[in-house]
Amino acid sequence: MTDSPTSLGSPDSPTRVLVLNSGSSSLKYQLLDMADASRLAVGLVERIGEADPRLVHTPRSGGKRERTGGFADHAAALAAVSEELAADGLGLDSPALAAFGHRVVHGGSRFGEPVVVDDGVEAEIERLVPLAPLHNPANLTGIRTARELRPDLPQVAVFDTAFHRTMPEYAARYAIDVATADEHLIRRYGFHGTSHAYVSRKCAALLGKDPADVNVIVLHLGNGASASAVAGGRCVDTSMGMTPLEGLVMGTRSGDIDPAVPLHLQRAAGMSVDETDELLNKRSGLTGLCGDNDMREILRRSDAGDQRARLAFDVYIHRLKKYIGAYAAVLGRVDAVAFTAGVGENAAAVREAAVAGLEPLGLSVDPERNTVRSDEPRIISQDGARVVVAVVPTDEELEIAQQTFALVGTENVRKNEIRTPLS
Ligand SMILES: Nc1ncnc2c1ncn2[C@@H]1O[C@H](COP(=O)(O)OP(=O)(O)O)[C@@H](O)[C@H]1O
Ligand SMILES: CC(=O)OP(=O)(O)O
Ligand SMILES: [Mg+2]
Repeated sequence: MTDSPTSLGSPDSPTRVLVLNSGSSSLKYQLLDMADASRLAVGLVERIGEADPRLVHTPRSGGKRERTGGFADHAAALAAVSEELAADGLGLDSPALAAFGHRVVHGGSRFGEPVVVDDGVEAEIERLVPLAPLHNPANLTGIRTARELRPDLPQVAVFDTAFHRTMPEYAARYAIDVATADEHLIRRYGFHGTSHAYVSRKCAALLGKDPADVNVIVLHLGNGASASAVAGGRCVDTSMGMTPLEGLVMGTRSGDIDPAVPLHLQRAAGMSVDETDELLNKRSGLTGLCGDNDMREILRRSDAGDQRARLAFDVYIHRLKKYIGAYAAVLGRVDAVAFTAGVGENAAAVREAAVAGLEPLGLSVDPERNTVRSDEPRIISQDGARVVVAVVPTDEELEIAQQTFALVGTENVRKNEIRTPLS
């Protein structure tokens, strides 16, 4: 995947892609023109189906608009998005629209590349719902709603799991009975793959090198968080597993714990399966440790001497360090460590603490460079450092749009060469 579309078709062929990232109660969207990879509009509908839903829409021309109420479900939310786009002259009925690109969190073992959704693909995404109960149902709703809205257009699914399919078997396997694992699809799939792919490639560019020649540790630290070890452009290990619960400490998710903990809670504390699930996904991580999931708030409280917030920060950093060390061992040679997503891009204190004491591994940050604020990829280690430490802003929507457009590029559609592995 390159950063510019490979085929633009003729000047009047459709070049726009609407990217939908549907969460359980939210819908993030971006309309991009792939002729020059520019963003025509971005927006977010949040608290869908709840008491006080809200849509925030920002067209390229500026002038943020807000709407509240009336979004009972994702279909209603997408209808409102369609109205907002139409008000900017960017309606979904436009012939300039080439495709929808959907973020789909779980693609299981089957999808190593983006695919055009047909009934078979839809059924497979549905089959994987038990492995991503918070994400796949919302992704499916987005796909179905968009299919109804524009049945003539290709709906492309871009999977979070796809980039991680190159993990060697010994990194993807859990050490449990093989027959049981295989029967129940239990293995490590990994998530945030579009971000890890985009950031590792951008990081290589920042170093002035070909991705094939670079070993990078990518730290995607958002509300959900994951680390990956990328060797020569291919993922060789990642911290999330069968579900997005494994690995780093997250906003509300525990990350790694002794697998006996949920068993103990069910046996000794009488918690149900659903209660345990809710504890580990929603009442754990930073929220579980100190009551806040927002790193800004944790840093503020911690600076003010709040011991619970300080402990939450320390647990978060300790886990992060362990993964940096583990992936240095997995990769052997590390050329760069790249911080990305909300926390990774904005929290200098997290970056500083995460590499503190790792000088023997060749890692350190320059205090001044680390505190520079910018939207551009940037190096924050000193010149000549053995390992480059960088901040590389992620752009999952752009990556999804590029993969979507590369797949349905007008010429491909015309020649009917769209890849659908199930058909
Ligand atoms: N200036 C900042 N300092 C520290 N953390 C920040 C800052 N800005 C955003 N964040 C963190 O980024 C998180 C959201 O990251 P993001 O990548 O947008 O997550 P997601 O896509 O999972 O919702 C917030 O929870 C917040 O803690
Ligand atoms: C897979 C995952 O954890 O996604 P998010 O960070 O968007 O919740
Ligand atoms: Mg995110």
